[in-house]
Amino acid sequence: MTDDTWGRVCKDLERTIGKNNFVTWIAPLEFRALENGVARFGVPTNFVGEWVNRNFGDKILEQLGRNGVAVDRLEFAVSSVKSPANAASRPAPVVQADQRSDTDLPGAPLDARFTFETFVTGKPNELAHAAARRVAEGGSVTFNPLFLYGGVGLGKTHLMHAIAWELRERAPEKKVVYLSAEQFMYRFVQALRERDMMGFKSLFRSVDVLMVDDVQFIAGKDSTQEEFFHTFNALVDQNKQIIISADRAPGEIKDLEDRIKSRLQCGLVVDLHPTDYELRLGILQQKVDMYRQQYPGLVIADGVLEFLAHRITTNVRVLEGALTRLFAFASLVGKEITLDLAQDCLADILRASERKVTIEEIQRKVSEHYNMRLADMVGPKRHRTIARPRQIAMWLSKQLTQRSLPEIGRRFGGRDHTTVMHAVKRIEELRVADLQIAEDLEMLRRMLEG
Ligand SMILES: Nc1ncnc2c1ncn2[C@@H]1O[C@H](COP(=O)(O)OP(=O)(O)OP(=O)(O)O)[C@@H](O)[C@H]1O
Repeated sequence: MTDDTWGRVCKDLERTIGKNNFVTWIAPLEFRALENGVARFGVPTNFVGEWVNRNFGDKILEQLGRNGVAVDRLEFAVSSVKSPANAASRPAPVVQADQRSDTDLPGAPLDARFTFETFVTGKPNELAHAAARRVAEGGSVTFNPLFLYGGVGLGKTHLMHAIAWELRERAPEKKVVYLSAEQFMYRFVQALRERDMMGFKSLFRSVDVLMVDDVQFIAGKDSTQEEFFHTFNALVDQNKQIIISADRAPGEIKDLEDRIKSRLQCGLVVDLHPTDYELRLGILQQKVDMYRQQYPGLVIADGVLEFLAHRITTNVRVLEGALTRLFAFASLVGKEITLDLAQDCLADILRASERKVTIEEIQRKVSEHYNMRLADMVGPKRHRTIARPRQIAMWLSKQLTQRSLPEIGRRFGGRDHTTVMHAVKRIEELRVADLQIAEDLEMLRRMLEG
């Protein structure tokens, strides 16, 4: 079997088991070889291999067969090739994503889990959430389009689906269409191929609310952009609501025509900021409540969620994936979820999420915080207002990096390791004796660890 064939099998699998399951479980597989009817795959952990075999083995065999590859058995062995973060990047759905899917509209099915009830708000996303709520009320169109943007896995799709669900409840007569920009393009190309542009135009121009996810996808695709532009204008002219998402602000999408950029900026542009600790913890708590319905009786020890919220800062999808794996694992082995179990079971994700703080970053943050020149961090001045922050920076370097004392000394203007040792000891003492310093240290540490 070639990589291309496996690629096709993957596409089919994604369609049959849903994107979330696909990204969490199938994407981390590395196809290695097909010998004597046995297809061999590399997996990031044994657990992933077992889970895939148990839950998706039949589906994989079936899709291999459909693609003309005769396989009797699958075999999984641990490899370190694929990015471990992928292994947990999408959670298995609690409710099958397509359960409430809609076929009479030209859009994509909505994920039943992505509602306002399940969307946790905090400082980083409160504006986007409020705007989405407003649009979902379905009243008169006040801003058009609503443009949501933010990094990977921060909840853009979730919010769009939530708007769609809400609108269907509040205004079932409205034709609400949600689809990705890729699907928009696919439909456009299909209409061209089938010479049915009239049908395409009338279909898209008859909707009341159009949502297009990941619009950056059409950048550089000229005729799709052109058609999108016309669809967009036609709907705005009819005062129909448009909601768009992208991974960056309209003005920053490369290879997107200027007239489209300026159209996209006409309404309300709001961004979802990276999550903070509190939001991550809130999301975890909410997910735990949901998982409890699926795995009743599972016990999660104090401190586990705080630990995850602290350590997994990449994005919500990875956070959810970690929790899914943890629950699945604990339910399989029938154990309480303790900190040790979490550390073991999620070792690869934790490693991948580790933020590598550098000494330069520490020096920069500390000098900003104490309002001193960065150059003084490595300079000779010994006045207390400079020496103390320098000691703090040394202490943080010791705590947050793997650097040795001599190495830290070198990076602080070629100081001796005994100077660093003294600084670390002094700051340890002050941390207990001086509340202000203790607070500063905690805040700096948090900022540096993200
Ligand atoms: N505030 C939140 N509350 C609850 N769940 C959230 C929140 N933000 C994100 N999630 C969850 O994180 C996962 C990723 O979110 P989503 O797919 O909406 O991200 P996205 O911003 O569209 O990412 P991408 O750019 O990759 O398309 C989803 O399972 C979603 O439910």
